[in-house]
Amino acid sequence: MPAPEPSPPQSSPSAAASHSGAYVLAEAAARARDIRAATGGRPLVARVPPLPTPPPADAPTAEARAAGGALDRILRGPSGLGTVSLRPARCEGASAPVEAPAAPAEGSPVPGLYHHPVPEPDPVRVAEVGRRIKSWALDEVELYPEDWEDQFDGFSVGRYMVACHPDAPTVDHLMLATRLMVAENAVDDCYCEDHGGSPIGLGGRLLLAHTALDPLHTTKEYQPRWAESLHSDAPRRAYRSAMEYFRGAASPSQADRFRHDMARLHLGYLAEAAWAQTDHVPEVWEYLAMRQFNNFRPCPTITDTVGGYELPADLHAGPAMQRVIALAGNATTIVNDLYSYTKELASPGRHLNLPVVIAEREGIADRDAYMKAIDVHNELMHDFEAEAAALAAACPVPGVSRFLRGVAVWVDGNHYWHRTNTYRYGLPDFW
Ligand SMILES: CC(C)=CCC/C(C)=C(\C)COP(=O)(O)OP(=O)(O)O
Ligand SMILES: [Mg+2]
Repeated sequence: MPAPEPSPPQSSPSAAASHSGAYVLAEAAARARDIRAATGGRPLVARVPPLPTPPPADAPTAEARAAGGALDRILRGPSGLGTVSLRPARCEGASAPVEAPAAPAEGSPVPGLYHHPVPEPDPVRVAEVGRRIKSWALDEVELYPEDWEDQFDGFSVGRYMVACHPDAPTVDHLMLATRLMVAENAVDDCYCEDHGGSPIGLGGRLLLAHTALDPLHTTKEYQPRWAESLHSDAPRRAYRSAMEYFRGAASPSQADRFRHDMARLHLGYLAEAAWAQTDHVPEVWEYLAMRQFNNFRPCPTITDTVGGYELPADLHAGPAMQRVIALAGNATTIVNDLYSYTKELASPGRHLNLPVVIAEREGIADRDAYMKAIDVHNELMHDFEAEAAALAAACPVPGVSRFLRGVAVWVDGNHYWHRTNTYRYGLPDFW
C-alpha cells in the first residue's frame, strides 16, 4: 500500500489557515504595519555598503523604462477572467505599458510563449561589463583555456546581466552578478555537463566547491589545505573570487540568502545527476521539482544587492514572497528548457528537459510535448505576476515593490537573453 502523503503540521486553526492565500496576504499586510510602526515610518530600504567605483556617465533612460514597465505589470496585476479582485486598487487606470523599442534583428521568441520584450540593453554598459568580465576570467581566476574563448564570448554574459539588472547603479554593481553568473556556469559546465562534467563523483566535487561560498571552519592543522583547495580548479577559483566580491557589497543576510539558494542549486544538480546515472526519467512533477532546485533562482534573488539596496530578511523569507520567487525562478528555468531543447537533443546521451520528460512520461509526440511545456511555462508566468501583484498590494513598502520589480525585470531580461543568444540556442522546427 502506498504511504499516505505527508500533510503539513496543523497544530492550530491558524496554522491550518496559513495555507490559504488570503491568510498569507493578510499576514504580509499586518507584518508591513508592524514594521512601519517599528521603524517610525522610515523607508524599509536598508543600505548595503556603497561600492567604490563612481557611476558611469551612461544615462539609464532605457533602464528606467524597463523597470517602469515591469513595475506597471506587477502593480497592474493579472488581467485574465476572474482576476479583478487581485488587482491593487491604487493601480486602477495605470498608464499603458511602456513600449519597447524595435526588437533586435537576432532570434525569434518561441511562438506562443508568454513574455515581455525589454528595451535593448545599454551597449556602453554591455561593452564595459564584457571587457571587465574577460579580464577577471583570464587574469584573476584563470577560468578557461584559450580554445574556449569563442564559447565564452558567445555566452554574451554582459548583454545578459545588463538586460537583467537595468536598475544597477554602477557597472561595479553589475559585475557582482556577472562574476557569479560566469562562476555558476563554470561549475555546471566543468562538473556536471559538457566540459569534463559527469554525474560520477559529482557530490564530492560540488560539496567542496560549495565551501568556496560557505567556508570551512576547522582546526589550524587542516584549514590551510582547505584554503589551498579553493585555488585548485577553475570552478572553485571562480566561486571563491565571485563570492568574495559579492560579500564585500552584500549584507550578511543577503550573503546567506545567496548561499541558501546555491545549496538548493547544488541539490538540484545532484538529483539530475542521480537520474542520469541510472537513466531514469522522472514523472513530470518530479522533474519540475528537480528543476525548481536546478534553477536560475540564485540570480534574481540578488537583485537588491545588485541594485544597491536590501530587502530585509524577514520580508524575503515570508511565504508569499517565497512563492513569488519560486514561480519566477521556475518560469525562467522552463524558458531555458524551451530555448535549449535542440542543443540538448544534439548532446550525447539523454538530456532531461521539460518537453523531453513530458513526451516520454505522457506518451505524446515531441511537438505536442513541446507545446505542453509552453503552456506550463505560461501558467507559471501568469501565476508569478498575479501573486507578485497581490503581494505588492498587501505589503506596500518600498523595499518589497522594488524587489518584486527587480525579479520581474530579471525574468524579462532572461527571456531576452535566451531569445537573442543564437550562438547557443536555436528553436525546433515545429511551426
Ligand atoms: C546561472 C545559474 C544559477 C545556473 C544554474 C543552473 C543552470 C545552468 C540553468 C538553470 C540553465 O540550465 P541548463 O543547464 O540546461 O543550461 P543550458 O541549457 O546548457 O544553457
Ligand atoms: Mg537547458
